[in-house]
Amino acid sequence: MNQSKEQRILNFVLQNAVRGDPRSVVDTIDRYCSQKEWAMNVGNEKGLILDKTVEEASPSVALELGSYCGYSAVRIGRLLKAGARLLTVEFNPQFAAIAKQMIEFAGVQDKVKLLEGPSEEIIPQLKKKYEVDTLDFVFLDHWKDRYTPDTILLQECNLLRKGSVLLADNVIFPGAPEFLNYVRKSPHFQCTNYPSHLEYMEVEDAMEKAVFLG
Ligand SMILES: O=C(NC/C=C/[C@H]1O[C@@H](n2cnc3cncnc32)[C@H](O)[C@@H]1O)c1cc([N+](=O)[O-])cc(O)c1O
Ligand SMILES: [Mg+2]
Repeated sequence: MNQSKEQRILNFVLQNAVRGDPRSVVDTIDRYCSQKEWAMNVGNEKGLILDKTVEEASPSVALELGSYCGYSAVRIGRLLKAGARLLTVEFNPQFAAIAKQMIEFAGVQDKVKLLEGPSEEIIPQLKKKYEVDTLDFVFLDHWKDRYTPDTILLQECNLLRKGSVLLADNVIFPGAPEFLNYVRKSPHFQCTNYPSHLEYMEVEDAMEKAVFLG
C-alpha cells in the first residue's frame, strides 16, 4: 500500500533532520514541502509571526487546534519556558500518529502532549481531565469553519482569562471570514491582523491575533 504524503514528510525528517533538534525538524519539513510536495504546515514566513506571538505571550499553558504533521507543535514547543506545556489536538488517527513521531524525534515530547480527538469534545475536558485552569495561548489552524464555534466553546468553558492570546492561521486563504467577523465585532477581543503569504506559495494570506479582554 503506497505511503501517504504525511508519511513521506515524516520519513524525510527521520532521514534528514537532527534528532532532538526542533529547529532542524522545522527547517527539514519546510525544505521538503517547498521543494517536493506542498503541505498545509504554517511554514516559515507565518511561522515567524507565530514565534513572535508565542514569545510575547510566554505561555505556561498553550493549546493548538489541528496538529496535522506536528510542524507548529514542534515550532511552539521549542519556544516554551521550563515547566510550560502545549496541548495539541488532532482527530485524524493517521495524522496524530505522524505528529506524535515528529514531536518525539524533535525532542519536545516533555513539553508537548498530543490529544487525539475532535476539538469540540476535547475542549470541555481540558479543565478536569487535563488539569488546565486557563489557557495563555491558543493557535487555531484546524478546519476554518471550526474557528468560531471553538472560540465560543473556549469562552463557555471558562478557559480564557484577561490577556489570553488567540492566533488564527489562514484568515485570508483559505479564509475564515465568519471568525474575523466574530472576533472583530466582539467587545471581548482586541484584534490585530498580520498580513503574510500562504506557506510555500506567493498567495496572500494573513494571521489574526485576538486578545481576550475578559
Ligand atoms: O484546511 C487547512 N487546514 C485545516 C487543518 C486541518 C487539520 O486539523 C485537523 N482537524 C480539523 N478539525 C479538527 C477538529 N478537531 C481536531 N482536529 C481537527 C485535521 O485532521 C487536520 O490535521 C489549510 C488549508 C490550506 N490551504 O492552502 O488550502 C492552508 C493552511 O494553512 C491550512 O491550515
Ligand atoms: Mg494553516
